[in-house]
Amino acid sequence: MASYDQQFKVLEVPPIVQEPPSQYVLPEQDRPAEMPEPIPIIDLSRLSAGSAEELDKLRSALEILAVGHVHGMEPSFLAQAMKVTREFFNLPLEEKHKYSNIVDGEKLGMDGYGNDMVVKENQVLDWNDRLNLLVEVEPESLRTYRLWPTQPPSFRDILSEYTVRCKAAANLVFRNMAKILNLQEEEHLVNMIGDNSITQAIFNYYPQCPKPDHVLGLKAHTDGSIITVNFADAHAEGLQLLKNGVWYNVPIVPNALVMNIGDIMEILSNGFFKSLVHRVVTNAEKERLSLVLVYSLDLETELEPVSEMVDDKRPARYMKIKLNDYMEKYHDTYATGTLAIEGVKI
Ligand SMILES: O=C(O)CCC(=O)C(=O)O
Ligand SMILES: [Fe+2]
Repeated sequence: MASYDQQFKVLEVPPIVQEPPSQYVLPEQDRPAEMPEPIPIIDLSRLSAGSAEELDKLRSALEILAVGHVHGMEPSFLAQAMKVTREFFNLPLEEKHKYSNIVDGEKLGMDGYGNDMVVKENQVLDWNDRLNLLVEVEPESLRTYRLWPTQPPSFRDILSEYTVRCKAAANLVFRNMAKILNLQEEEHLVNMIGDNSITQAIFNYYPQCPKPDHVLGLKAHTDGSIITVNFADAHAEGLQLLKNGVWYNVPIVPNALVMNIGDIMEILSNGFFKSLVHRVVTNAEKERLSLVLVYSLDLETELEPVSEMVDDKRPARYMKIKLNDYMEKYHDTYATGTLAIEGVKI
């Protein structure tokens, strides 16, 4: 597997922020509004049984959807996954630092605990703590188990199990998306996610913030994924999406997973599906936890719209680029708060 972690040079080791940076205040027009229409909630068991109604809902969900009744993701299992997430972040800092994402004291690896890359001296940092782990890379030995927490003791097993169960749900959605795109092969997207494709688990912790108007939990971004599956703690809202220039709160649907479209899917579908611009706001009273799985492809993939999505009437709207090169741009733009996908639009 090609590695782009060599490019993760940092100017300084990002500190775990204690005080919100003062240079950033959410502008008035940036405050969230009520969503004009709720995000579609899809019953995955009915979709799997071939329900036309659920497929229609998926068709209408161009950027984001919530999925409930996910086989294997029963409330008790989801609660276990959230429990180990919380227990990890509750560990003393010295313990968490054993899994640090800093490699050789000077660059950030893809895996591990810590903050994101800092590329500018005056960069506004996010009010969150992260643990990133590659969960699916073949051969499995490429998993960096050294950085997989052993505390709490069930952490590894639950993450492995969560990954397997979530993949089944993601594949079901990929098959139905292929149907919606009228791709000849229903397995087209599933097959693209071959042996060397990467899936990253991101554990996010957003502590309570004394000045929620002054700092974001996570700055506005799109995900560099095909889709992202987000499971958030039921008690703390905070995820927001941008639609037609307006920010909206994404409501928490208990025991459901939120799936959002990422850049890769927007490109593959030649713009039919839209990569969701989203961010997380902080909260003075409540902390937020989320467990996110980011589905990607082999970094050697030449990323471009699927040929069936391109014709004379709909020429390719994105230029061809190797995924590895795209991710390099993605990480640079992410850190500075701009969007990589804008740079590959024709
Ligand atoms: O915490 C969340 O719900 C969102 C996390 C997110 O957008 C990400 O990790 O890319
Ligand atoms: Fe995201």
